[in-house]
Amino acid sequence: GKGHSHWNYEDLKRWSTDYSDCGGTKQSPIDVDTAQAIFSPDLRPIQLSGYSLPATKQLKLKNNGHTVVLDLPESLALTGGYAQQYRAAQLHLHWGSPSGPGSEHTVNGRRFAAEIHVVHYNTKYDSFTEAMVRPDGLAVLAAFLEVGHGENQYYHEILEHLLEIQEVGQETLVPGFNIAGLLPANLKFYFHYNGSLTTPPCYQTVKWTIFNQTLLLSHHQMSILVSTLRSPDDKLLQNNYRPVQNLHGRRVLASFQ
Ligand SMILES: NS(=O)(=O)c1c(F)c(F)c(SCCc2ccc(C(=O)O)cc2)c(F)c1NC1CCCCCCC1
Ligand SMILES: [Zn+2]
Repeated sequence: GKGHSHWNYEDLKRWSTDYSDCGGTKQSPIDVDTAQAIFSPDLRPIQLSGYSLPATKQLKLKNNGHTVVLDLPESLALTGGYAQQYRAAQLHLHWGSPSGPGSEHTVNGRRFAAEIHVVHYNTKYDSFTEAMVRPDGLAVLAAFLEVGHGENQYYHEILEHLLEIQEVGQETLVPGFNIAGLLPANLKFYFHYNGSLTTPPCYQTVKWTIFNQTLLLSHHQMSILVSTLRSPDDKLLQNNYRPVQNLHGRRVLASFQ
């Protein structure tokens, strides 16, 4: 959107001068110290509804200069796992470069190759823009991507279009597919904490869910992800992750032991 786009990942100190929430005490991402996570048996399995889209449904895929964003129809809903209902807005990715990983969250200090974020907003608010500024307004599902042996057919649906949107601002249409395939099969085991958008304006309005099971992409797929899109300074768009932020006493919950 307007105004969001003049920041970059090089000069992070500027974020909190330009956007006050970026200097807050409930910022994301964080390092998940699994030994400190609190087992909470009341954390129910996450349930997705309406995530399987027909190929006739065209979805907009855009290079916004900071990541690749797939706009999602509001028909995708998050039901289990959260006390209220959330609807999907968009999904995007964070990645590194050929020389290093680029997930935003880390687990016991380990950074994964990449990370997907599926952004939802609370349906009790009339719009995403209104929900974005409310403490219970946003829910983001996060999962880590690693390099494995086989080709991932679901990520192929997005990665095969990156060449069409190499330049900042370019967008293309992607036929619908089962968006749930971009997330782990096991939605029971996850970490949960209250945090923020990891980009300006850094609003502290996100209930984060980080799945324990990771996704596997082929080596070739990961190299497409980290070496295709260009950034506003026309260099390759790489390492689009924010450093981990201080917990400031926040507790991370775990749905499993
Ligand atoms: N991890 S995250 O969820 O905080 C996140 C990032 F880390 C992100 F880096 C991004 S992309 C940067 C923000 C942005 C810039 C331009 C445009 C546009 O031209 O359409 C749109 C957005 C990005 F879009 C998001 N998610 C957005 C947060 C930005 C404002 C609200 C839009 C939905 C969620
Ligand atoms: Zn993100």
